[in-house]
Amino acid sequence: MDLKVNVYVWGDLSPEERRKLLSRSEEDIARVEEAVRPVVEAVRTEGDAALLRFTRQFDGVVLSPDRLRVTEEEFKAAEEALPEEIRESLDYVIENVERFHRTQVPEPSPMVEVRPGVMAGERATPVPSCGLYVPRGRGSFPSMVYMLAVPARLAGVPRVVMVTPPEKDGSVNPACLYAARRCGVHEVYRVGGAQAIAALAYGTESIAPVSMITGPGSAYVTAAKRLVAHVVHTGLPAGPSESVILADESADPWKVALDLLVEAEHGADSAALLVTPSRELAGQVEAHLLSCIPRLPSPRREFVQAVFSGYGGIILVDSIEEGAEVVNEWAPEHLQLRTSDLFATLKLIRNAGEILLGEHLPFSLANYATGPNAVLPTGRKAKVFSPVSVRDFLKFSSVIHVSEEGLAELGPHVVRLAEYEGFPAHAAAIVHRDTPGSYSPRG
Ligand SMILES: NC(=O)c1ccc[n+]([C@@H]2O[C@H](COP(=O)([O-])OP(=O)(O)OC[C@H]3O[C@@H](n4cnc5c(N)ncnc54)[C@H](O)[C@@H]3O)[C@@H](O)[C@H]2O)c1
Ligand SMILES: N[C@H](CO)Cc1c[nH]c[nH+]1
Ligand SMILES: [Zn+2]
Repeated sequence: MDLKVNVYVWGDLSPEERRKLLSRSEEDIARVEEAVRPVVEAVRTEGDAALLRFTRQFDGVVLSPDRLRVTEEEFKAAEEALPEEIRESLDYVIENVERFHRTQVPEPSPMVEVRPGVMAGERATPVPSCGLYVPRGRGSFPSMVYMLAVPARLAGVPRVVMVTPPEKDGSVNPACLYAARRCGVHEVYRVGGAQAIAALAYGTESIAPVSMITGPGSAYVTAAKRLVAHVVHTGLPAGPSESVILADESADPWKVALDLLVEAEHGADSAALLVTPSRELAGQVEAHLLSCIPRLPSPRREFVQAVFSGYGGIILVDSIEEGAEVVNEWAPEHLQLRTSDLFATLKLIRNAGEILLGEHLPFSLANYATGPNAVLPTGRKAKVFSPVSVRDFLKFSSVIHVSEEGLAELGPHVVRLAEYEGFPAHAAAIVHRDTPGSYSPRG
């Protein structure tokens, strides 16, 4: 594979070249959709038998139905096996994530008087159940366990289920089990990929279906979530990781290069871009990248190499303002600003999952430890979706009380509008309210 860093001049790109740059791994996801459709369908119709068959096929692990769910003994063994320092660091970062997410728990909404006698408010209640997808393929992700479980628990979801692919020996990653238990998740199944998403959506003999699924994953997982979205709420699209750094000549090229490598190492389908008006910075960052990439161990080296000659690279723009417009169109999952006036640049940004300010904040810090959620929308969906939060696990019911006075106040307007819309029964429910037996709706 070529060791190269793509360099584009935004102003010189054709509409087709821009479209390709903007779409990044979307095309991979669309392609695998057809491959995972039969997997989803088989789990829907055959249940556990298909789930076990695909776990053998894609994860190379042979399981029996009674081995799907993680047992109490396994939780205990995982905790004992996990090095003390890892437990300590997990406890520390989980507390940060709890501190931040606690601020998202909504206060009870007060009833407001909309008109005399008409009181209205909102009541938040948790979703009945949720399935958390924790990836395990090109890395293990205990960090994703707490990023998903902390907000689910703070929202008060009664049934929280976690699914994650098994290790080659059939066990579940011990740090994931430790984090799950630490965050109050006890129902864990060792299944992953499209088959796990289908099991959560349709249910199998061993796994009861859930009302919503959330969590990041590979193209297979993202495609499967699309296929079951008519059955179960699938939350934000959190596919292959992607990052952009918007920088001017004040940025330190070494730190920019280090930070570009962060999200690029997730996989060949990731994207990492520097957007800058500075030719000098671009050249220096390119040189640092070319010297660092060969020094990464395999398979990260191959992933990063594929990213910088694939969906990633450097985009040269005329100004920070033009760069901000490119960022807003690209709508990155992770964005870093590295300009001389961070807060002025911040004002230009509208679409990004997270916006990291300044040179002391590599993407990795926010991936694990700053408090805000690291499960973020990808594939340009930061235009319309937000990071995972407590709000994802809640829904709001309107609560309304109307007195006799309120009915008299609103009634005439509603009768007029209902008759205008052609709904006589709607109008009659008001007009004939106090005259039992009389019913002569006007058509
Ligand atoms: N957007 C976010 O917030 C966010 C957060 C963390 C991670 N991520 C991304 O999540 C992804 C995690 O991917 P991963 O691969 O490590 O784990 P994964 O669990 O998503 O995928 C691995 C599973 O895919 C299935 N699979 C593998 N090959 C298959 C095939 N040929 N056909 C059908 N199914 C197959 C297997 O069942 C396997 O268990 C990465 O792309 C990472 O960048 C995103
Ligand atoms: N970068 C990922 C979100 O795109 C989060 C993560 C966890 N561990 C490493 N990275
Ligand atoms: Zn990451």
